[in-house]
Amino acid sequence: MLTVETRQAVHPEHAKSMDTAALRKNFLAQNLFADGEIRLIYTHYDRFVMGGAVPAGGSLTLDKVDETKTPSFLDRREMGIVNIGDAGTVEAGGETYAMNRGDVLYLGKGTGAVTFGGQGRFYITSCPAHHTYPSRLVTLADCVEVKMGAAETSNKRTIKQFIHPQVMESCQLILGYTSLEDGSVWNTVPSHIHDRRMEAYLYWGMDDDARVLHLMGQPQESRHLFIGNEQGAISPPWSIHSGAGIGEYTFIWAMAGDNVDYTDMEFIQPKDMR
Ligand SMILES: O=C(O)C(=O)C[C@H](O)C(=O)CO
Ligand SMILES: [Zn+2]
Repeated sequence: MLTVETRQAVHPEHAKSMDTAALRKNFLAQNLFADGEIRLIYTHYDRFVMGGAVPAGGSLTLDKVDETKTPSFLDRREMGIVNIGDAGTVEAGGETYAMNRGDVLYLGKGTGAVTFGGQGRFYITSCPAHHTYPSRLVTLADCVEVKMGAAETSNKRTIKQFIHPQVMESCQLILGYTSLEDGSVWNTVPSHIHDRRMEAYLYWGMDDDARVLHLMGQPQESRHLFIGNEQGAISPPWSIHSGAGIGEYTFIWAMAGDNVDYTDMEFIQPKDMR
């Protein structure tokens, strides 16, 4: 079963006036993972799509998605998949990729139908693509690790870059995940924005009762979302995206837009935030 929800783009002046329910309706991604289902959110931020596929021991195929009006979803798109569950498989383009927890699969434009199998919980990201780059399974051994932050500022963390120019080529999609050292709680501090690219976060590896206090909004008009395990935040180009965990967490970040330069960010120091 496939379900697709559309999220419209929101003007920052409109976002300022939103109450908690409206912020959650527009920017929180919930219920992406359900046994036997593929659930997608089609955003109008760079036409970025995020979602989940949980084959639960069976198999699920993603092919035609009405929203794109193309015979197959990947006809004019590329895709990044992260397995956040147990061992599973992805069959695509005549290949079968075995994916363990934490592995990332890049599928190039024109790959065709994608079939998910096994006990994986597959986080799906996708954006429009202008060129076909080769599909590639990127394991933990292949990613580039960047250490950031410090224990004194409670933000010591490792950024693992998978779909990233230092590892492989893609059109627009950049993707990886970040984990915190013991005792550090803050991600993405100091906060930043990048008007050239939208971004989506998926928080995972959390206890059921844990929450991340996710900060969003323009730097001088910050708002927050309380986010649980396997839930995401959609970050418009004008928004910061930082968070502090009440409990352990990891998060997948994925971006699409005008460039694939991970370091292209404008930082906002905490003293300048409102
Ligand atoms: O902890 C961090 O800092 C991040 O992981 C930042 C994200 O990767 C990001 O926002 C990239 O633009
Ligand atoms: Zn960012």
